[in-house]
Amino acid sequence: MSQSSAEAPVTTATGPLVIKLGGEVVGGPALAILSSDLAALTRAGTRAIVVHGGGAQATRLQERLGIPVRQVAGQRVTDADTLDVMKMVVAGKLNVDLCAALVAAGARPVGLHGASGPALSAVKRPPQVYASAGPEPVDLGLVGDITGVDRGLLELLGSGGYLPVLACLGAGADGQAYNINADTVANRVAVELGAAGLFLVSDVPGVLRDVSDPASRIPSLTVAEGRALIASGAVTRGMIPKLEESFAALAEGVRRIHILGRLKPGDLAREASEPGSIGTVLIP
Ligand SMILES: Nc1ncnc2c1ncn2[C@@H]1O[C@H](COP(=O)(O)OP(=O)(O)O)[C@@H](O)[C@H]1O
Ligand SMILES: CC(=O)N[C@@H](CCC(=O)OP(=O)(O)O)C(=O)O
Repeated sequence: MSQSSAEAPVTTATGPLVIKLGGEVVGGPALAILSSDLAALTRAGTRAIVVHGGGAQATRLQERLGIPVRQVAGQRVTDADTLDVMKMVVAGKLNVDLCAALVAAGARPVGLHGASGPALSAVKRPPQVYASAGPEPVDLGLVGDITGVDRGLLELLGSGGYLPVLACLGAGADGQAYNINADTVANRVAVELGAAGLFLVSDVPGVLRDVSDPASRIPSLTVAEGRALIASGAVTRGMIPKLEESFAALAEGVRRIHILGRLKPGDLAREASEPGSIGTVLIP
């Protein structure tokens, strides 16, 4: 039987693909499409690891429960009640919904959070100064910094034909769980596993010259060009930390990073084989 292009392996001897799905993607209409694409990639022998967030859904549940939402430099200030929301929404509902969609598409997902293994070891982030939040150090509460990734666990699952699906919570040696930005998790996992590629799937088609115009996607972006877009104000909000963390991961050896979204069937494989054809590929 011949293989369609969506079924051709896109990695060989190198590390896996790391695919990060934002919360709006996991909870949105494109989930079935993405799940089919991911299942096709893994069936064809491409090793992959899925990392996901759920920020938008967590914010909505906090609002319903009357828990104040506060963000500093794109990071959620996380008290004990907020952390419970993250556990319920990200490691709970969204991880299960994502794994179920992947099962329906024919993949073999294994849902994980940072305390599985532990896949993601973390420590509490100490108070620090954030440029956008004044001169005083800010304590983000139960937000973690990653101190380790259980590469062996992720590779073991991959070698058995399973698809690890990792929710963005970390585990402290003291038994405390921590909230970690999902882009940070995906970049760290990509660095630690020597990923062949990192795909950050969001609710925009890529990095846009004009955020109000989806047709203004930039197919390829150097680090210098990205920094200029941030400085000019063309790139704002969540795209700033996404780019900055990705530039750091490129410097640490991740071979290719793609920012993409609003995907149609086959787009993931197309972007993997023709970088910049669907999203924005970042160039060191
Ligand atoms: N120039 C830009 N191009 C694309 N997106 C941008 C740009 N500037 C700001 N953004 C914003 O960045 C958002 C994506 O970042 P984020 O919300 O953190 O995504 P995710 O939750 O998927 O990680 C977009 O929804 C968009 O509003
Ligand atoms: C510390 C911190 O801010 N963590 C993020 C984790 C979720 C996330 O990153 O979700 P998306 O990928 O959908 O944005 C948050 O609480 O929103």
